[in-house]
Amino acid sequence: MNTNTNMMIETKHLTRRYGTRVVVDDVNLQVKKGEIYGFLGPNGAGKTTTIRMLLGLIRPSAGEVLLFGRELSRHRMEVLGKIGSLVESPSYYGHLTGHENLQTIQKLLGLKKNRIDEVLETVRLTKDAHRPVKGYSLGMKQRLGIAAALLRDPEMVILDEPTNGLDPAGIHEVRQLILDMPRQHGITVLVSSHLLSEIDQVATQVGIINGGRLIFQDSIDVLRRESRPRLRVVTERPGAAQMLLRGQGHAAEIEAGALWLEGGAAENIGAINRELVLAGHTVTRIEEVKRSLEDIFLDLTGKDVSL
Ligand SMILES: Nc1ncnc2c1ncn2[C@@H]1O[C@H](COP(=O)(O)OP(=O)(O)OP(=O)(O)O)[C@@H](O)[C@H]1O
Repeated sequence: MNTNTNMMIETKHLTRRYGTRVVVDDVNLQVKKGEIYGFLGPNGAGKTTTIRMLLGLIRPSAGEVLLFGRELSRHRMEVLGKIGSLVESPSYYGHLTGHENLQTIQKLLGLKKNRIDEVLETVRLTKDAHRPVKGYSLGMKQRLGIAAALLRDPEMVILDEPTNGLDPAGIHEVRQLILDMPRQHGITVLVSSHLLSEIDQVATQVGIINGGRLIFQDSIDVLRRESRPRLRVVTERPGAAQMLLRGQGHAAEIEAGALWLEGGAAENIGAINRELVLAGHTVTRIEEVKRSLEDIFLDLTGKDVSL
């Protein structure tokens, strides 16, 4: 048995096929305690299928899932009891209040401790707790779903696209809740999204899945480092300028007639300009070109990068 209790989720060669189609392909996820793990991928990439396997809702075709260091297939009740989840839009009894809906779930799960008021407070629904759910906005319903996930006082929550379909205010509320989970409640979070901007704002760790394959898994900082601005230099003789700058240790590439310098070069704009001018080059333009996380995401998903 794996005794690394710091690892909340670990999958080993997790694979799911539908017929001959491989929808989740040899995925090795690693989610450590205290992280907000952003599980990112375009629609149809395999996020929900992976999450359903993590929660024991569907079986892997191959590979395995370890939760809290234990195999899900052997310790199902024990490990799933420590996880709260929100997968797909939750359904409620519309004529019952938020409070009553949570009471129903509490009974259904056989939870002894009454944490309803506490979780309603956490998701900021105390004020609306005694209104029928049919009058709730989509954002409120989603927050009620998160309250339901928190009812069993979980060590970890798994949220599948929790901001889907919400308006900006709803998105903000859910984002705040996610950020508070490790900080205030010691809960580890795995949250999926198809939007890089969503993950960028909450995650400490990122896994990117595309076409069923995990193409990136590292800290958000590593992903951001990839996004350091590049320098675009336009000169009349880019080939000669490239040779000069390469001679000085710059990784200079020519693309679409301009010279491109990587990463840290942007800090040396003045020096680079001076070197070029002193060597007789006419520099008509130097600009910093920021790469958004979207650019990097496209780079990663466009190419078949395997990590
Ligand atoms: N029960 C099923 N039978 C056949 N194919 C399926 C089944 N469930 C999912 N798929 C296919 O598996 C692929 C991955 O689906 P999945 O729902 O995991 O993606 P996703 O990343 O969660 O995307 P989305 O955000 O659109 O739900 C899709 O192409 C989907 O059509």
